[in-house]
Amino acid sequence: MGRPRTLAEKIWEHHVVARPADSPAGTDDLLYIDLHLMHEVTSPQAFDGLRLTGRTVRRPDRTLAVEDHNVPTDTGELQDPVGRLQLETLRRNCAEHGIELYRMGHARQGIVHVIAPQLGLVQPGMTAVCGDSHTSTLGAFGALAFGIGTSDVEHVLATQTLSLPRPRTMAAEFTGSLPDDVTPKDLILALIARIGPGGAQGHLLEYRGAGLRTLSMEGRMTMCNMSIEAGARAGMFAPDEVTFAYLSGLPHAPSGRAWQDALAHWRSLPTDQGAVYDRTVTIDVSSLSPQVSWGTNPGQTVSVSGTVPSPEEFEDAGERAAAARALEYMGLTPGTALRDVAVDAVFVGSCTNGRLEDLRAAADVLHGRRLADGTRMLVVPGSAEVRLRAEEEGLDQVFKAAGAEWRLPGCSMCPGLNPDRARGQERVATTSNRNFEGRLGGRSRVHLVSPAVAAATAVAGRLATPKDLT
Ligand SMILES: CC(C)[C@H](C(=O)O)[C@@H](O)C(=O)O
Ligand code: SF4
Repeated sequence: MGRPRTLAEKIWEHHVVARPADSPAGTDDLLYIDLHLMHEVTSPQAFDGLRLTGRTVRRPDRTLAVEDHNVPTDTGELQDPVGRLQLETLRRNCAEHGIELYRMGHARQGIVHVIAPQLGLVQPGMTAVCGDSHTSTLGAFGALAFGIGTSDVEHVLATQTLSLPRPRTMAAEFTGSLPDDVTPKDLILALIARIGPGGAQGHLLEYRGAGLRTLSMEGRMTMCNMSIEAGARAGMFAPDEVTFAYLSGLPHAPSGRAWQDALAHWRSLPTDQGAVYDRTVTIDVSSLSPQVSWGTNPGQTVSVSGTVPSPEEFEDAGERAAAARALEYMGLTPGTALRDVAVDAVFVGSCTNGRLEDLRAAADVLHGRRLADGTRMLVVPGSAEVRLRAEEEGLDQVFKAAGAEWRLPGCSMCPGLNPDRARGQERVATTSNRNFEGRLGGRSRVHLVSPAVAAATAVAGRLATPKDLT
């Protein structure tokens, strides 16, 4: 028996191809990458780089591309010439290099971080990368998954490896028992509110503890998704029976004898007893309640039942200044009850909360109710498969009956890169993950919430939890 190791350390060490003696800080390892995912926004220059140096794609069979950020979610044509060019370029590059591409309209199309898990492509113990920061979502499977820049995309395309500094590890230990109205989105928002948007900087963050025992794979993905919003390099959950049950029978999951072999390996991955993390933060979930961001970073978050804070409440001068600026941008006054804040638009979707479980949570609240007058709502499934399953369950009917728009899969009203944008200074309650100035276009004001809070807010016309609805 060697020294006790964390989940992250085990995966890392399994993938070291070389320890280059000449790395800048002497701390880089060359890692083998099991899975490389791509989308239209961050791949064009990487292919250009390959072309310039006369190289080809090393493992097209371990590479998969999908159209997600720029796609229109209504049946209209994409008018934006930059967005269109990126899609056309991805199509050309994939055809040239023999890479599978799921185009809009394909049964497997959807947001990259939503489709990869559904296909069983991401498995415990793997390394997975994509030129997209929310690749951290895939850590829910006990994989080491992170976003990379465009030059790294080129490196992975050419070599199927990546040179990375050995990271530090961090544990977020959730204790206590989860109140029934607290969702995974509330958990991750509460964690970021506690440690700050840079609180896990440079670390591989493992979510653990009895407080997370009831989480499904979808819930774990929601939490891992926002690891990057806490500054972490990646987020992860140890694989367990919930993981194995989810993977079993998926198109790319192993089967037969290979499944048994895989299980034996996967069961060896969880962090050993006595393993030491570089940092640990503990959070008691028993006292948590539904959360909402009031500012322009995800750490500026409070309980929906709370009030807008005053900058004076922050000890740190930097945080004080950031709060003052955020309040001005958000058009909020300290002391206002969040429940009194009226919203113009609601978005349910994105790689944070665009999975079936999220749509069910929103539909549960909307069932038999109508949107408040003057509030618009977009419900956008994270993938074509989610859309199909939601329709089989009749969720689309619930959304439409309530007055919401039911759309085609894509990133939609999350990045401001397609026609689904906020209008002017619209105040939007969204289930996505980023709330910085202008994220949804214009001077829109964004409040990050769970699907249940988003739906309740659409009905109330102001920030609300399902329990606030009569
Ligand atoms: C376009 C892409 C590079 C970006 C990311 O990396 O996260 C996007 O997905 C986002 O959420 O802002
Ligand atoms: S849904 Fe939003 S956060 Fe997720 S990949 Fe698309 S743009 Fe990025």
